[in-house]
Amino acid sequence: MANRQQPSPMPIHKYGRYEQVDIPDRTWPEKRVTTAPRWLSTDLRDGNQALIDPMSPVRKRAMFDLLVRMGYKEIEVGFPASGQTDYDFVRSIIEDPDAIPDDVTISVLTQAREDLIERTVESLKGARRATVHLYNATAPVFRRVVFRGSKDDIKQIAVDGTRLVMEYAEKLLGPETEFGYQYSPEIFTDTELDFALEVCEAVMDTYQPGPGREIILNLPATVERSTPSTHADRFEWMHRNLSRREYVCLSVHPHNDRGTAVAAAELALMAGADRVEGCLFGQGERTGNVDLVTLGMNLFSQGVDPQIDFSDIDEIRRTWEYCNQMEVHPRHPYVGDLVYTSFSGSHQDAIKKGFDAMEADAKAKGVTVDDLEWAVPYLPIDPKDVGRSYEAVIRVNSQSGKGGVAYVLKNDHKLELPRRMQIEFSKIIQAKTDAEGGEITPADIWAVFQDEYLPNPDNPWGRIQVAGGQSTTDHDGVDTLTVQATVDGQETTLVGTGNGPISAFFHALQGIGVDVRLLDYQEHTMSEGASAQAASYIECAIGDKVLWGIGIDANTTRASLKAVVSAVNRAAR
Ligand SMILES: CC(=O)SCCNC(=O)CCNC(=O)[C@H](O)C(C)(C)COP(=O)(O)OP(=O)(O)OC[C@H]1O[C@@H](n2cnc3c(N)ncnc32)[C@H](O)[C@@H]1OP(=O)(O)O
Ligand SMILES: CC(C)C(=O)C(=O)O
Repeated sequence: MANRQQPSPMPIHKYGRYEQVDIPDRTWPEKRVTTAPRWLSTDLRDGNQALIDPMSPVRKRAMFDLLVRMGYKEIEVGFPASGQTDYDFVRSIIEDPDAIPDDVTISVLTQAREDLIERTVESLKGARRATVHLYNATAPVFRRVVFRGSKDDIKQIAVDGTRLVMEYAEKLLGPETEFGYQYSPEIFTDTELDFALEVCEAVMDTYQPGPGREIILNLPATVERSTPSTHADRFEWMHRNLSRREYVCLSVHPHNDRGTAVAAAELALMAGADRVEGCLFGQGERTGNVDLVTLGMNLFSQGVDPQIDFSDIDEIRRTWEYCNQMEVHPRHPYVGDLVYTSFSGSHQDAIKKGFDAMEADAKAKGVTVDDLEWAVPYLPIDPKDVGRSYEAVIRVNSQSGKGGVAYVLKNDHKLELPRRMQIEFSKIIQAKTDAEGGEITPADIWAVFQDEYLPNPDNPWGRIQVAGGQSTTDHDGVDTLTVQATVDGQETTLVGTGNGPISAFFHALQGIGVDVRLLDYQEHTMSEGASAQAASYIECAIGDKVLWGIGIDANTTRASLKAVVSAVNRAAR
C-alpha cells in the first residue's frame, strides 16, 4: 500500500540535498580494512577546544600521558597561538625529556595567518618530531561569508600559509627537529571536489612532497552532512585524482553530526584513506569527533590489531572523565557501564548457553576458552579483553527469564540448576521483580534462593529437620536408613528401607504420612579437592504438588537427603 504523504509540520524547504559523487566504478565497497590505519588523537586540540572548561595544564598532561600509554604515535597537542595555556603546555612537554617518546610525533594547529604561524612554529623549538597543521576554509559558504573572497583568494591563503610555515620552520627550528607538514581544507565535504583538489595540488606545489618528504592532506567532515557512502565516494575520488599520491598521507577527520562518524571513517579507509583523526570516546565540537576507541575496538573485534592498548578500558575512561570533566554514556560502545549487560530473558538464556558451549568446546579440544574463537551470543567481544569481569554480563529484572537467574547461581555459587528447577525458581524471582519493580541484585537472588530452598540454623523453617543418620546394606542389596530427625517440633527416629538411601528415605517419610514420589534426580560436584562440596537436586511429587529441593554437602548421600527434606518442607510451607 502506498505511503500517503501528509503535509509536513517540519520546515523541510530550508534544507538542500548533499551532492552525490559521479564515480560509478567505485571500488571501496569491495575493500576490507585488514591493518590498522595511522591514528592521530586530537583530544588535546579539537577535543579540548570543545570543552566548557578547557583542560588545565595538569589535566592536559594526564591526557597526553594516557594517549602515549595507549600507543598513539601522532598526537595533536594544541593550538599554541590561541593563548598562553596551549603554548606553555607544548613547551612543557618538549622541555620534559621524559614526556614524548622518540616514536611519538606531536602536532599543532594554526590558522593561515602570519603572526599565528610564527608563534605556532616557535612553540615547537627543540621538539624531536613535530608537525605543523595548517587549515583554512574552502567550502562555498565560508568563501562567501567568512573570507568574502573568490576561489583564487582562498587558494592563495592556503599557498601563502604553507610557504610561511616552511619559512618559519626553516628559520626557527633546528636540525634536531624532524619536521612534518599537514594541510586541511576545512569542510572538505562541503567543498566542490575539483576545487578541493585544486587547493591541495597548489599546497603540494608549494611544499613539494617527494621521497622522504611526506605531506599529510587531511580532509575534514568538519560538519557531517552526508551519508558515509557519499563520504567514501569523495575519498575514493581524491585518492584517485591526487598527484604525488605516494608522498601523500591521506587523512580522514569526521565529525559526528549525523551520528555516523565511525561508519564514515571506516568507509573512507576502504576508499583509500591512510590515517584517521579523532578523539577518545568521540569528544569534540558539537556531537564530537569520530570516536577513536570505537574505531580501534571495531578492528579488534574483527581480529585486526588496532595497535592501541585497550586492555584496561575502565582506567582509560576514568582518566578521560577526569581530564574532560565529562561522563561516558552508559551505552557507549565497548566502555559504557551497560554495554556488556543483558537484562532480557532470551538474551540471558543465549549468553548462558554461549558460555556453557565455549567451556564444553574448550574441554573437548583440550584447550582453554581463551584459545577459541569468541562465540557468545549478544557479546560482540569478551569483556575480559578490555579488563571487565563477567559480573555485570547478566542483570536480572522483570524482563529476565530463567537463563539469567541460572547464570547468576552458576557464576556466583557454582550451582547448575536442572532446567525445570530453573523454571521453578525463575517464577519466584519474577514474582518478586514484578511486585517490587527494578533490578534484583545477585546478592538478593541468593537470599531468595536460600530462603526458598536451603534452610540453615539461622533459618530453620519447615516441618522436618534432619540431624544425622546412617544406612546399612544387607546381602540382598537392600538399604536400611535410620535418621535422627525433628518432625513438627518432636525429636524422632525415622527408619525406612529401599534400594538406595533416597528410596529408603522416601519409605521412612511415607511412614509418617508424607506422600512423596521421586520424579527426577541430578547431582554435581561444586569444587575440586578435600573440601569439595556436592549439590543434589531432586524433583518430587508430594501430594498434588510437584517441586524441587536442593541439598549441598561434602557427602553426596547427605546432599541427596537434604534435597529431599528441602522439597518436602517446601511442600508443607
Ligand atoms: C574546524 C576547527 O576546529 S578549526 C580550529 C578552531 N579552533 C579554534 O579556533 C581555537 C583557537 N582559536 C583562537 O584562540 C582564536 O580564534 C585565534 C587566537 C586563533 C584567533 O583569534 P582572533 O584573531 O580574535 O580571530 P577570530 O577567532 O575571531 O577568528 C576569525 C578571523 O580569523 C579568520 N580566519 C579564520 N580561520 C582562518 C584560517 N584558517 N586562516 C586564516 N584566517 C582565518 C577569519 O576570517 C576572521 O578574520 P576577520 O577577523 O578578518 O574577519
Ligand atoms: C582543523 C580541521 C581539521 C578541523 O578540526 C575540522 O575541520 O573539523
